[in-house]
Amino acid sequence: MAANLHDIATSGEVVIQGATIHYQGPNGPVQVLSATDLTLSSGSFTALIGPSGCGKSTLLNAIAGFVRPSGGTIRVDGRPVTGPSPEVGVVFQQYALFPWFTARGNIEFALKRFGLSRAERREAALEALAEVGLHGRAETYPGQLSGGMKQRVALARTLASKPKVLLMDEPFGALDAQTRVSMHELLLRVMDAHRSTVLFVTHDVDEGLVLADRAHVMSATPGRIIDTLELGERRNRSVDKVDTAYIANRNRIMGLLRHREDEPAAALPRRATA
Ligand SMILES: Nc1ncnc2c1ncn2[C@@H]1O[C@H](COP(=O)(O)OP(=O)(O)OP(=O)(O)O)[C@@H](O)[C@H]1O
Repeated sequence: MAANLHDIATSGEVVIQGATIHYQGPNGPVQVLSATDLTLSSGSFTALIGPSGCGKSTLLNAIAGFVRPSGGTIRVDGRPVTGPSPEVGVVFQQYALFPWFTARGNIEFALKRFGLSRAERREAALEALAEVGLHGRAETYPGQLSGGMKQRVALARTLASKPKVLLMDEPFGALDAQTRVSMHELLLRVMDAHRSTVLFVTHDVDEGLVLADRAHVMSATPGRIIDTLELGERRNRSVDKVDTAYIANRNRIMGLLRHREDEPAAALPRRATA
């Protein structure tokens, strides 16, 4: 297999400086992202939490190279993002699996662009399926898999290329509550091994608080980051194990999401660190 696909990510720093994004509206360009500065340090797990339409996906798509900022810069390991790159993997809410390929076939197909041999693609696909607990389902078609299993295949497909940066856009939004919890546990376990830099977009405050080391809260019109919470890397990550810091952080974010533009920020609850 090509060396760059074997290496455990040791970098993957994302630096965003003054990035603004406009979309074309019926009456001209509309700003959807205010000038944004954001650094995702190597191996960190960051949640982006905010209401619908505040620009979370837009920011994620810009880091992925799908959307070009109208101003500012986005760099991954010092290199400007000019388009999609194998170093940056993306997992969406929609699994986007080909129904005519097996789980293994879907991953092998995605790996074709990396110039691997057929045997290398197969080995990488089986390894990634084992990582997400689906080794025994390699020859199963998507139509025979549950929603959670399909999303595990989609995650395996992205992990198989060993991206340095993993962008996840509401990946578990379509799953039931119980499956989401097991996906959270799986993701944290897998990320411990990969050490990729993760940006996780979610509406769900609890999901962000359980998974991330750091959470950014966004507000809309135009989208901007209005608060950052340091959550601590070495805490118990489970909604079953809430502590006072968790509750304070949750109250803080819920307050911000309810916060009207004209309310003074000083009236909001104080943040807490785990
Ligand atoms: N291709 C596009 N062209 C024009 N406007 C767009 C386009 N994509 C998104 N928008 C607009 O940009 C704003 C931000 O959308 P975006 O999808 O980034 O928000 P979001 O916070 O991810 O929302 P959600 O949580 O509902 O997915 C919205 O007002 C949306 O309507």
